[in-house]
Amino acid sequence: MNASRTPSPGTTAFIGGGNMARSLIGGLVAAGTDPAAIRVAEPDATARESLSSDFGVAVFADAAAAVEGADTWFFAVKPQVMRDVCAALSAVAQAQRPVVVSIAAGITSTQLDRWLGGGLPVVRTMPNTPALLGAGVTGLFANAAVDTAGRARAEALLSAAGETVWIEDETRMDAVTAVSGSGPAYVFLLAEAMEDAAKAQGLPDDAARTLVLQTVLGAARMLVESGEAPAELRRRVTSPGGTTQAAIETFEAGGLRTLVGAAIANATRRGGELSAAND
Ligand SMILES: NC(=O)C1=CN([C@@H]2O[C@H](COP(=O)(O)OP(=O)(O)OC[C@H]3O[C@@H](n4cnc5c(N)ncnc54)[C@H](OP(=O)(O)O)[C@@H]3O)[C@@H](O)[C@H]2O)C=CC1
Ligand SMILES: O=C(O)[C@@H]1CCC=N1
Repeated sequence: MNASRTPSPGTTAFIGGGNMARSLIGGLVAAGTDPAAIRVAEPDATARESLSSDFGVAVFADAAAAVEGADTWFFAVKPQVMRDVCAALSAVAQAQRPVVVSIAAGITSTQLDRWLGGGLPVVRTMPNTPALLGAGVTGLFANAAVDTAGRARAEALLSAAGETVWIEDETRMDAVTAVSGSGPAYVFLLAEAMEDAAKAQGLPDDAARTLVLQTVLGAARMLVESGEAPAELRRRVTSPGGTTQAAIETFEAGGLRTLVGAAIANATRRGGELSAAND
């Protein structure tokens, strides 16, 4: 445990130091946040050691020790353990009145507030793994107890991971999770399928990998940098009667749009189930 620093206002305690917390902490420190203002509770000793040595943050095995004096509590544990983790901290939460931020899929601001004893400002957020590169996007919802300073605090924490989008209706946070939280995996799945197809067409493994990766990167950059709609960019690749048209017709005939819609609807539904199952 590294408890040598004295917490002060502006200190954030991360509860859970796993994959997402690590990405977000790395982004914050890279963006100039003083590591002394970050405290992390993480049960795994190896993960604690690497957070401490890589980023210089204070690490703790015990969440109650990590939150001491921190005015923002950032919950980055799995939805399945959130209730117990919050319950163990509720007395301190009521005494300390932190701004609560969560990245857990499905878990609602009402549940977090209830488990922490009630009456707290809670910002429910949904980042994604490109946060690791500062290229993520996060949807944020603030409950009625969050003031302007609390919103700014949450936004500052998440903006180190990339773009931020405020969502006014919390019932839409499961859709945010389904679109952008899980979304990187859909792009990775497409890349996997394209790489397999490239090899099936006789391309060597390394050529298949490079062709797919650079195609995904180039297409993503065009989407972001050109200012054009996806449909227009697609139209420009698709010569009438050409190769792209043959592929697109195959995707459409196979019901790609319906399949994507069903996948995102299922992910959205699962968010609601995570909330109910862990209440
Ligand atoms: N992965 C993703 O793409 C995204 C994930 N999320 C959300 O982020 C959250 C974390 O996910 P992710 O980082 O992938 O998961 P991880 O399992 O990598 O991280 C969670 C960490 O919390 C630790 N932990 C468990 N119990 C406690 C406790 N009582 N006190 C402190 N730490 C504890 C776990 O330790 P141990 O393993 O030893 O139990 C683990 O290291 C989830 O709620 C998920 O829904 C949100 C957006 C995207
Ligand atoms: O799959 C999950 O449940 C988490 C939330 C979004 C991305 N990963």
